[in-house]
Amino acid sequence: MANVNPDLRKERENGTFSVEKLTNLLDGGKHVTDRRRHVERLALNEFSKGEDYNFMSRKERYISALHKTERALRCCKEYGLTKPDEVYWLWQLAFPHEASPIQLHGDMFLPTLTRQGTEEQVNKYLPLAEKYQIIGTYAQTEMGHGTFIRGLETTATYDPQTEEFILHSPTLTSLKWWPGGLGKTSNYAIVMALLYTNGKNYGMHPFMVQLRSHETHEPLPGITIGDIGPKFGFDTIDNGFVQFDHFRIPREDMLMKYSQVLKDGTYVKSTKLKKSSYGVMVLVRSMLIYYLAIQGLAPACTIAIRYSAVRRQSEQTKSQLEPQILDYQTQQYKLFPILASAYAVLFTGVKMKEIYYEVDNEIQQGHTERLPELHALSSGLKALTSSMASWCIERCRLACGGHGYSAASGFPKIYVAVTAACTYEGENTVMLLQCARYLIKTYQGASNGKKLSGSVSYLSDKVNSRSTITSEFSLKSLVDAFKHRAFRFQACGSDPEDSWNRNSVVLTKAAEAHCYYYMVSVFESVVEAVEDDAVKRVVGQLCQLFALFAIHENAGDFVQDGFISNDQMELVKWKELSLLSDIRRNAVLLVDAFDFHDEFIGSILGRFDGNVYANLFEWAKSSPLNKPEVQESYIKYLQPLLNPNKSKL
Ligand SMILES: CCCCCCCCCC/C=C\C/C=C/C(=O)SCCNC(=O)CCNC(=O)[C@H](O)C(C)(C)COP(=O)(O)OP(=O)(O)OC[C@H]1O[C@@H](n2cnc3c(N)ncnc32)[C@H](O)[C@@H]1OP(=O)(O)O
Ligand SMILES: Cc1cc2nc3c(=O)[nH]c(=O)nc-3n(C[C@H](O)[C@H](O)[C@H](O)COP(=O)(O)OP(=O)(O)OC[C@H]3O[C@@H](n4cnc5c(N)ncnc54)[C@H](O)[C@@H]3O)c2cc1C
Repeated sequence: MANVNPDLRKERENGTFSVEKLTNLLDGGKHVTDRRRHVERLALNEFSKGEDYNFMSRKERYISALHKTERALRCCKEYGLTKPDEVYWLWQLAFPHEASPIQLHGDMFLPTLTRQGTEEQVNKYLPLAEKYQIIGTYAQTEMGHGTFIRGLETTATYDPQTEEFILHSPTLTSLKWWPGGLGKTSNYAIVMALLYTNGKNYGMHPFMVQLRSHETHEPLPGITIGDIGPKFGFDTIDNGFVQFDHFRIPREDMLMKYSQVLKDGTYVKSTKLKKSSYGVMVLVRSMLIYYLAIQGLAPACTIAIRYSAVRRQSEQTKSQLEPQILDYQTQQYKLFPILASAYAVLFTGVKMKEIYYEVDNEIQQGHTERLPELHALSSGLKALTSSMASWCIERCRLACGGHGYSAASGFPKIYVAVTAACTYEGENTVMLLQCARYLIKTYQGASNGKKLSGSVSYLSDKVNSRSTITSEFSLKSLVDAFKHRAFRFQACGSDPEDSWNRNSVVLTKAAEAHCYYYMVSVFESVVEAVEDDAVKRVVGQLCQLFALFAIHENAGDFVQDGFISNDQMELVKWKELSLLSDIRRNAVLLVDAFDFHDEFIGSILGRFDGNVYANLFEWAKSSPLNKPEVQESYIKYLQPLLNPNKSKL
């Protein structure tokens, strides 16, 4: 590539492995890389030019996103992109670190319809939804309740006289609040409401509800609807509110795959599937982990590491060139564990998607045995990885000094989009407690001799009482360390005598320990399967660093029961720091392997060519505040101060 910053060029000439081979590994094979690049070329043709998001108002961002939505849908149709991955590849270049106003239509509305609707209901609504004559959202959260689903207040009361459900918002706190696309975009929603029939409350059930006229898009009578206003981020999505005033829908519009209300109002539960109406949340949590890597951790460390290779600052040796800040050990300690985390979360996300589809297929066949474990694992990993991603993006920003604080860095947009995942789809603390609840039950089962499988099989294993960590730092010995910690937490966190709340801080730690063990195990198995020696070595170093950084940061957990001795902990710290200099040589190549387009990263600091300063200056000059040279506000507000005599003339 012409005119690449010389420092970056040198980094790329000095690596020890094939970037292309690692990209293929991250994609899941060369054929996937080739296909992805093909789709991305199509997307760049359509979306690479456009107004700078940073210089738009919120309303402009929403309108621009609607326009891009229409173009993206047209592109997918024109190019015959139907596979979820292909649609995603185009979508992420159309909406770099943004979301389309119709994001919930595909992410939650359609999956809920197809998984909770009867065949008739799917046949009626799916064709319309696939043609976008229906654009739907998923309306569960209310102003007064998001976490505690059983505390939601919206009611759906069956009227056998008219064979209708009456949807009603009985209180101010019962207004549906937050659903994405609800404010101005969606004309339908799947509404989660308390089902009342024959005077009895049967709890939360899903209802297909038309919100707006097909002809005019006006809200239907009995519906008050709108946008909830500016947020921390997600400017392009009109998260909205809706208030129902005795709004009637036909009986046939309760999604009745798992439970039915007959014409006479009789309630029928036709499934042993526990929490069947909670299913779509497991889907999104399971899918989210991969996206946190690809949309958050990986772009953030790409920006910070490329910038750290071109940024020269301060003086290490008299009369020498200012060093690349990537040569400071402190900068490496900030960034390389994050690089390792990006790989760890990506590999875990790929694994989580595989498990989800396996279990989902089993459930479709009526086998629900693995659902509790899937719910627990997806809840715990969603919490751990979204918290990790949030923390890491902020640390990457801080590592880039003043320019890291500029919108030109790309960090603000990435951060506000990713950090929302700590809250949506289940607030993280609550998700960790859900995971812990399952771990306690399975640990108690294991203590009574039950043989466990899957991600909790270790709870019925015998664990080493002393670490086998040596100066070799084998991946197996590191996995064993996390297995021991997780086991110990389950054992001590499960005292049935203690009250849940008094134990809940420890329980969240137990859930995190379980998820960390799972992530290190997945990382190790990926490394073991790598065939190319050079790639295996460098990815193995990242796995070691991911594990050692976590051991060092949580040293107390590992030395408290003597599992890791003080001498071994000294070895851990030594190896962690020596890995930093081992990884230094390949750092830029390891982020190049993510194969991001500059248009996706959206960062002047993280450009592939490393030409930061010239592009930063051009970007700043393009800011609307710089036109005209003297703003009208000068005359009104500054001149009276600066030139009081002149302003009186
Ligand atoms: C598809 C592509 C995705 C791409 C993703 C990228 C981008 C995404 C962009 C989207 C942006 C925003 C969308 C956001 C949407 C939302 O936020 S939707 C609303 C989400 N809300 C929640 O998650 C609420 C969290 N709260 C809960 O889930 C429940 O209240 C909670 C589980 C905490 C408790 O429920 P209760 O009914 O009170 O349960 P309880 O009585 O305590 O019993 C627990 C019992 O039930 C089992 N359980 C709980 N949940 C589930 C589940 N989902 N599936 C299966 N089983 C579940 C649990 O294991 C317990 O079982 P036990 O045997 O009794 O122990
Ligand atoms: C960007 C964004 C998009 C969203 N999109 C949608 C959507 O499309 N559809 C939808 O239905 N919802 C959506 N939501 C809402 C989201 O699902 C809820 O905000 C989320 O479930 C958290 O619930 P809450 O807001 O009631 O928080 P709360 O539960 O009130 O959390 C507040 C605090 O209370 C603590 N807490 C609550 N319960 C417990 C407990 N049992 N034990 C310990 N601590 C507890 C939490 O840990 C947290 O610290 C969205 C939210 C955001 C931010």
